[in-house]
Amino acid sequence: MIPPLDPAHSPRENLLVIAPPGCGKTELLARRAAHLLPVLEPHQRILALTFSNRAKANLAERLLTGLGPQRFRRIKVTNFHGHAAELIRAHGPTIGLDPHCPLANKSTLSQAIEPYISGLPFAAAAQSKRQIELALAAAKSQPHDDDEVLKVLAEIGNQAALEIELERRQQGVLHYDDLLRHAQRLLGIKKIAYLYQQHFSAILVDEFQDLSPQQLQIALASTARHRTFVGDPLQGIYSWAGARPAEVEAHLLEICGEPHYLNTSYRSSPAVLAVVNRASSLLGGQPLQAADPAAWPSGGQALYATFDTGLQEAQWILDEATRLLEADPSTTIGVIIRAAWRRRPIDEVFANAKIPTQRWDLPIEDDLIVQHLLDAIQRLPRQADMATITQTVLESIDPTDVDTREQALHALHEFSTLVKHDGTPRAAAAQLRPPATERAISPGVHILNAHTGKGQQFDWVFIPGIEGFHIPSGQAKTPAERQEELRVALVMLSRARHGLAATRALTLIANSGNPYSTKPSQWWAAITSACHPA
Ligand SMILES: Nc1ncnc2c1ncn2[C@@H]1O[C@H](COP(=O)(O)OP(=O)(O)OP(=O)(O)O)[C@@H](O)[C@H]1O
Repeated sequence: MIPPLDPAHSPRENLLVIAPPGCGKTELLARRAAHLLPVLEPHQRILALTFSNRAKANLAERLLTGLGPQRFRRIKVTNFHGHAAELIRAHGPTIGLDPHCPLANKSTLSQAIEPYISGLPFAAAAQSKRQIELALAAAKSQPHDDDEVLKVLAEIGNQAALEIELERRQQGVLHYDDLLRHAQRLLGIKKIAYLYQQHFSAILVDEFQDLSPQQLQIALASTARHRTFVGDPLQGIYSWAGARPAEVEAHLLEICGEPHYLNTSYRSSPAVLAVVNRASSLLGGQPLQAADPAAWPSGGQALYATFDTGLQEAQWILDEATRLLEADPSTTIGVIIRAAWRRRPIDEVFANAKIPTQRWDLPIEDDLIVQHLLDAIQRLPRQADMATITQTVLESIDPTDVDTREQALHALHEFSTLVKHDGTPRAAAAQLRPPATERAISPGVHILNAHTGKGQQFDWVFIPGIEGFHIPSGQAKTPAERQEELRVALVMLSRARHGLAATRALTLIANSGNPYSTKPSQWWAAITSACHPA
């Protein structure tokens, strides 16, 4: 029998691959790169674009493993905002931008909005913030210059957004959304686009379903040939951030023609896939088969459990994680929680855990950032103060890598608190969890949310809080928003390799300190119907 052609070796110049979770999309990008490199001129490189730093690290690790260090050097792995920032640094003056103007990070806009919402009740503040963000995002989602942005904002009629934009201009800084807008403007200039297209003669884009039309335009303009897009519309969870999966897919179909579909999971055990298939069937997805079902001891595990309180649920997760790590210290365990407010019992119980635990929301626990920090402390004299350490850390980070710089600033802030407590930077540094050097996911427990878990995988996944108001989020009001919440649940469930545990608590503690009863998630029955009781 002739084996089916690996889409990575497809002779097509533009390739679209659609596949459910764990079917090897990211892995395919590494094989595609290996296939394309010999076709390119020796001076040409491949641009690999992702969304977040985590996704960037994940893809870079796969590419490095698949290609080896020498070939990997010919791939530029970056995220959209990093790519945009680099364009501005290199070509900003062409459109009147100071290439050295301060580049914003995600929180710059939040800080600018703060005075407009402070003092408002929580719900009104959240709504008002969202409206300001939406107005600015709408005005900046096109390659408008600054005057055109103001015109659009005036039409939208959000006074706060207008004032924030005027203030931004006066300060001469760029907000996060400005990076993409200006990158799009710069790539609209034929000479600049040509330079990029000569340098990057192939592009790899992971998770195309999360692209905004603007990001798609940036990707397309950066490379004229050999474009590979992989993704899964059932895992689209960024429409709140501007992703337009249907529009982007339609455009990609025009460029790439008929997509390749993958449908065998290389990630998950049959037991995990049974749960993933239940969730995906609610979204109209096709069932997945495990590539090698016999390779999983007992076929994997899928468990569910209900607890009286959130603390009991968290304690059970800690006990199970401890047991798993005692049995095999190389086990990776993800505890994935949909919303930050629901994480409280987990944080409380894991604060004193004796097993390796990493919280993904804390930059001070991020391996890359900790490495920058430790390197700086190592290099500097013992008596170096925080200002010098901060400067050294920031100097060690690519100035266009806005996401890493933002994380570093947060981490340095946390680190300065540790220094106050421990006396000296060296004493504080000794308290930090040593960074893992080789694997993007180190053994032990990782506490994260659904969106940061995108594209990642763990031997075991625990999903606490499968309750109404949490999964789906209480903020999801429209049918489309609730549908996106189901896709979020699918992403969470499908991070598991061998085992999955779905849990809920019957009571939780409100901010006031009083207990209240919860209801099961509307998807609890479907999820647990494919699980065994723990
Ligand atoms: N052809 C293959 N043979 C063996 N293992 C594979 C193959 N393709 C992928 N894998 C492995 O399967 C796992 C899942 O692959 P990958 O992360 O690429 O899937 P994905 O489609 O990107 O998943 P998701 O959409 O959930 O992020 C990884 O451990 C990867 O190494």
